[in-house]
Amino acid sequence: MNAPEPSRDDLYVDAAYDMIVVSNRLPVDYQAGPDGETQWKSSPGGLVTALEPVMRAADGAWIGWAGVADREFDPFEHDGISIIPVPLSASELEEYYEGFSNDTLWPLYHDVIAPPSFHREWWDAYVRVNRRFAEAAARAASPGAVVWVQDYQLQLVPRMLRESRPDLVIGFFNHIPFPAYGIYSQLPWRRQVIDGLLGADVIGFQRAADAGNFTRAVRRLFGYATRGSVIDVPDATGEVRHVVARHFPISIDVAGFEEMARRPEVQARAREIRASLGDPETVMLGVDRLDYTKGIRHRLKAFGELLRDGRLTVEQATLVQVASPSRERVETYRQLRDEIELMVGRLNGDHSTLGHAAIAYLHHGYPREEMVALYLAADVMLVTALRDGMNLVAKEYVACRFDEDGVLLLSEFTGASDELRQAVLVNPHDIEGLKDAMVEAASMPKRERTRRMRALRRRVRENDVANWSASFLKTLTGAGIIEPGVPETLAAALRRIAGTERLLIALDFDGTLAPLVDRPEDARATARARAAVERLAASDDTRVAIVSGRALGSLREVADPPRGALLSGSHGVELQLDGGEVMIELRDSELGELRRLDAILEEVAARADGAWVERKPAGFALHTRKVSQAARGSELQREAREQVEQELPELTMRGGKGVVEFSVRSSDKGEALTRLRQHAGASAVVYIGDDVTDEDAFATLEGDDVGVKVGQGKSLATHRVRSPDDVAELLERLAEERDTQRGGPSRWP
Ligand SMILES: O=P(O)(O)OC[C@H]1O[C@H](O[C@H]2O[C@H](CO)[C@@H](O)[C@H](O)[C@H]2O)[C@H](O)[C@@H](O)[C@@H]1O
Ligand SMILES: O=c1ccn([C@@H]2O[C@H](COP(=O)(O)OP(=O)(O)O)[C@@H](O)[C@H]2O)c(=O)[nH]1
Repeated sequence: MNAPEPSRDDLYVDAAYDMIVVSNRLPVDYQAGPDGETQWKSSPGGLVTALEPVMRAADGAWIGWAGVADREFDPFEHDGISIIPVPLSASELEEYYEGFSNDTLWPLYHDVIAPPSFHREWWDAYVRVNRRFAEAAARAASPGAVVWVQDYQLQLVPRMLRESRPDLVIGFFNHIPFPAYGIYSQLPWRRQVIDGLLGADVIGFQRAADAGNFTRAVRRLFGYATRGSVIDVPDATGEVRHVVARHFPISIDVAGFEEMARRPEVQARAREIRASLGDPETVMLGVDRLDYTKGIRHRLKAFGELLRDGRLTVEQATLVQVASPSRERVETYRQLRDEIELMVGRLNGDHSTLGHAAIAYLHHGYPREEMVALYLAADVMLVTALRDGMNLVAKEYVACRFDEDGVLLLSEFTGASDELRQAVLVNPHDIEGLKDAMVEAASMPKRERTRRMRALRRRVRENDVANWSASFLKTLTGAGIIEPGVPETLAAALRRIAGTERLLIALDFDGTLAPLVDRPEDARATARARAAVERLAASDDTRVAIVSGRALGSLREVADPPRGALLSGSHGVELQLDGGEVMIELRDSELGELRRLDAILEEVAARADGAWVERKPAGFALHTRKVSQAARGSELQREAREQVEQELPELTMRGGKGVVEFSVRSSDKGEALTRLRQHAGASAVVYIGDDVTDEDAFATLEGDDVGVKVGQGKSLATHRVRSPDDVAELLERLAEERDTQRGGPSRWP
């Protein structure tokens, strides 16, 4: 279960991540080695199982707690994922995690199977820790980044983040049920929690019923209007934000589980497990964290009665129960362990023989391979949860059974039962019904087993974890996970546009041709991008334009544009066209405004090291990218905005990545692109950009034009790539295609 030692990542920088997941748990937990050295082991639970493959594909950062109190860790890289640990003190562990999360919210949200405890100090710790997670995310997120907050431990984070970083796209996913209002309303902080969640743009739940319970609670407590899955949330100024609350059932890496199940060594291990159990006719299996929501006692009771009544014998059936350790310092969990172990001891004492144990009870956490071998060894999988957000074990069992055999017995009170309708569905509270279902499962004919398993496998394959995250992120950003390289739909669009009569390729510079850097004067296009731009500029009937927020002079210096390239600086205020430079003339009143603006921004910049003012012909920009704390940088931007709005209300304001800019003459990249299109007489345009200011340009695209957004964040562009490297590949392909399709002499005027 030990994960490889992670390597320290000295490359961590603030405001660098376009995609961030925030969850209480990280994928790895700290463990002290025998000599006190740091070791890491995989974390327990389904949240990590589901998010790990998503994060490996997403090239983002994962913010969470390393599973131990009073220890601070630097950010590091683990198995291809950037990890940013958030520390918890021993008292926070007790009050925020064991207390409010696992002894207040957990039992309340699981239909009060155990009584929830309400303590004001626990709530205070919950607020404090949520703030710490929000600050870590605000610090790591790049402008316009997507931050995806996970689960009930962090319900206040969306609102806190929205307040400190209104530029972010914020999602929230609740992995556990959301209870009916009659239960939820017991929570003394019921309004604060819902308000916290409503800071998100999209709130995801496991089941449609959970989303329904949430929207009803919003109506009851706040009276906000709701239409289907959309909630109208007014802000302080009365403006309405549309928040989406709907279900996105979580899943697993289906192909990964099946691939593991097909390995000969895993199958050999499955045979070994059966042999070690005395090769009974039927192996029944339960795999759960040792949690009162999982219905382990009900399962043991039913199995014990079947043995007692002689409907099953130990020669016929063995129950393997994995009960992996969980939340062991919470009293309810300790009691549960005692009760379960007492039951197991009694049942084994009453029914086991020397050759056959009634129950093989394993209080351990097992690695994935062993889990898969257990699934293959089990004829009947018992999932009898009294309430469970989803229950990934049920899906894993189905994914592993490529032999189309095995029976899944599944509680109606799991999220999984909404999808896995071909399982033997049970109400675990009904012990007689449960016993009948266990017997039915153990004696089900092969044809019926295969019929059901085939249908279950089809269903699980239809919605794997990639599908889950893609559909959530698509709802959140309109984009989803961006494939590396040039996605096929984009490649097809490039092939189409390459045939156009006169092609204009308009490119943003920073973050598009050139990777973002701290000092703007250090930015340079990647060598590949530079070469591809040069080739395109030399292609027949093809013009290249570079469209930037930089002043024209600065753009010329860093971009080193090829001969004949058109340029747009200062968001279109300055243009370099074929006839020469075109620049606006400022009026006296505008020059006066510029002087006042200069004074305001200089004064704000002087408040923090690393902040500085960039001067352009018709406006100035305050840069905060180098300010050591992202939150402080955002605060400076807010202060500048407020003062300028108050003193110079006529000025145009626009935000970018670590920058806020004010101009006395309004113009944007959309106007610049329209002007360039006319100037070039282009029959179609490719526009590529990464920043919010590029959205004005995307908004002017039409017909066969192609818009490509670089990175995450809301966008009007139809296509996306991940990074400047992928932009370079895109441009190379376009040049190739253009030359193939438009060989022959230039027809450009
Ligand atoms: O982090 P722990 O306190 O040790 O608990 C482990 C995780 O348990 C819960 O898992 C839930 O997420 C699964 C995936 O969505 C779902 O199938 C299951 O029904 C849920 O109970 C908890 O929600 C996570 O936050 C914990 O990390
Ligand atoms: O010994 C164990 C027990 C469980 N699991 C994994 O823990 C997850 C449990 O997720 P589930 O959704 O069933 O319940 P949760 O524990 O999250 O409530 C599944 O991926 C299991 O394969 C594991 O790796 N080893």
